[in-house]
Amino acid sequence: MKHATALKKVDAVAIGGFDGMHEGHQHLFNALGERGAIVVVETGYANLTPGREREHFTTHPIVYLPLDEIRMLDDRGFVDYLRERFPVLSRIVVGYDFRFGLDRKFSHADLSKAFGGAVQVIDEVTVGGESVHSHKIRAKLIIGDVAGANRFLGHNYTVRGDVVRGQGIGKKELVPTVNMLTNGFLLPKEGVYASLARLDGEEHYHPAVSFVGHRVTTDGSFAVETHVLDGEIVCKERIDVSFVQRLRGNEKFASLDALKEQIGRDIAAARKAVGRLEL
Ligand SMILES: Cc1cc2nc3c(=O)[nH]c(=O)nc-3n(C[C@H](O)[C@H](O)[C@H](O)COP(=O)(O)O)c2cc1C
Ligand SMILES: Nc1ncnc2c1ncn2[C@@H]1O[C@H](COP(=O)(O)OP(=O)(O)OP(=O)(O)O)[C@@H](O)[C@H]1O
Repeated sequence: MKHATALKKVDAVAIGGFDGMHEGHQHLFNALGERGAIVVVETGYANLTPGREREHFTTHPIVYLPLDEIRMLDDRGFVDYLRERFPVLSRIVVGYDFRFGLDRKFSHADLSKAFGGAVQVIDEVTVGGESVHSHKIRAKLIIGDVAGANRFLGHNYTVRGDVVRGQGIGKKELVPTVNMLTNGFLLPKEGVYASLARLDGEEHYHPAVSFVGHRVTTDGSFAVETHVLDGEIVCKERIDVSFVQRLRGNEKFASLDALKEQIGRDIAAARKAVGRLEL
């Protein structure tokens, strides 16, 4: 949120790290109301929705507070800090396990006492009987379980980045791919995924297949590459890739021909998985 004047009208805030903007987080946002804002405590560790990426998953304004500014505050100090920034604040929304202050000493009960106004505590949100949390989503991505991560997120896990040049082999000998740099995002485990790709800020997503990993068959370097399934495309600057389903692991092939045959099978599998999906 850019304008101090807009902050003056905020009457409710949801507070947390909010990396991922997952199903649990969305329950907090749903309780905010029209003049509600999201307060992100920035630890510097967010890698599901790093920095302003969170803004893609809410219509509420977001205010970022560096952890260092608030980590030493006690319950009263924290409430004063909030009141200073949000002069008409009447409601604070937090989750069942919210903690704050040095060594995470204070709970929502302490916040409630110190604030005096309404502190709305959202019950634990679960998916398939499991509590939803950012660290669990990271754990799923690390083992390649993008479908599980997506169920917790409530949306497809999406990384965004700048287009970079590849080796130039793909177009000539395999299939054309868009290579990208994914600064700040956690990448799912090395392998091949059915995906959806948005090119240069287009409105719609294309069905696609993406490779994440070291190109052990060619130059060994690390790459995130996407082949779009629905015909020839142009993508010059930016690409958004949403991971939908893991197809297989990274493999070393004896020849480019063998890799090309496998890529043909990957394309068929991806077509089945995302041929008719929307983000
Ligand atoms: C669907 C797909 C699957 C791929 N699978 C592998 C793989 O299993 N092992 C590997 O070394 N490279 C794999 N690659 C990466 C290719 O090696 C890469 O596209 C090739 O080196 C060309 O790179 P370039 O686009 O930089 O020219 C895959 C690429 C695609 C599009
Ligand atoms: N599953 C959930 N159900 C209800 N509230 C939740 C849930 N997950 C997080 N929250 C609440 O959302 C806010 C942001 O929490 P936080 O950023 O710590 O999310 P998290 O997913 O628990 O992250 P981490 O896994 O890193 O602990 C907090 O107020 C927290 O209590």
